[in-house]
Amino acid sequence: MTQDEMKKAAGWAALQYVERDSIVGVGTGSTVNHFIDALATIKADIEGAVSSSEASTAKLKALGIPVYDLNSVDKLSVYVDGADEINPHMDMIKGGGAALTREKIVAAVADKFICIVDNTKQVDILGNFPLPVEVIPMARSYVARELVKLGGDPVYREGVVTDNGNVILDVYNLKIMEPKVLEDKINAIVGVVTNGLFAKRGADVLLVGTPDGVKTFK
Ligand SMILES: O=C(CO)[C@H](O)[C@H](O)COP(=O)(O)O
Repeated sequence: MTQDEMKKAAGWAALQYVERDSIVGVGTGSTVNHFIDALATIKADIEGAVSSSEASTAKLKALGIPVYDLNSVDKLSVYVDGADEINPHMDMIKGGGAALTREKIVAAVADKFICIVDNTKQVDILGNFPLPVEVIPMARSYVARELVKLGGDPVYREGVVTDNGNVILDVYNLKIMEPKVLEDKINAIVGVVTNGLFAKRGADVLLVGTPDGVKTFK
């Protein structure tokens, strides 16, 4: 079974958590793209979606799913998104696709975070995947120096501008033993918009595509 087939299986499995007549929170990435394909098959039964990126918005609209502005929505029962790494406590690293800030905002509104991954994303300790940090452009060098003080090796993601007009620093060589503590510390650096640790708001349900089928963790 290929990695993409495992992503697809996880994406389609998330459909069972979508409530009838609801507005669905939709994340970003190749696994979520499979979920959007699945969602399109029940579009007559849902009201629409709130999206975490311009890329997902374009795909949702192309498939005929109405996309709402988050400010016009006061309740999302579920948010479905992928992850770059997830540990047994359901803490995640996200932002490989540079959509971390909008993802964190939509996730904050949702009652339940449904994380969909293939089995390569499961880890014991977060940090092998470089931690993305979204930064206001003029603060880039200052924030990089502060991240070095926290023990990381930040690398500017050249050529990438986020949907919010900011830049990304990918922080290498962090062994993240206390994800909530580090999430707070990095967010407290002036010039940081947010970082890709989703620990204070982790996943509620994890669907993992494996060669033996989709495994569910709660
Ligand atoms: O956080 C993300 C985008 O910012 C994605 O959820 C994460 O990068 C996983 O992507 P994929 O499903 O393509 O492996």
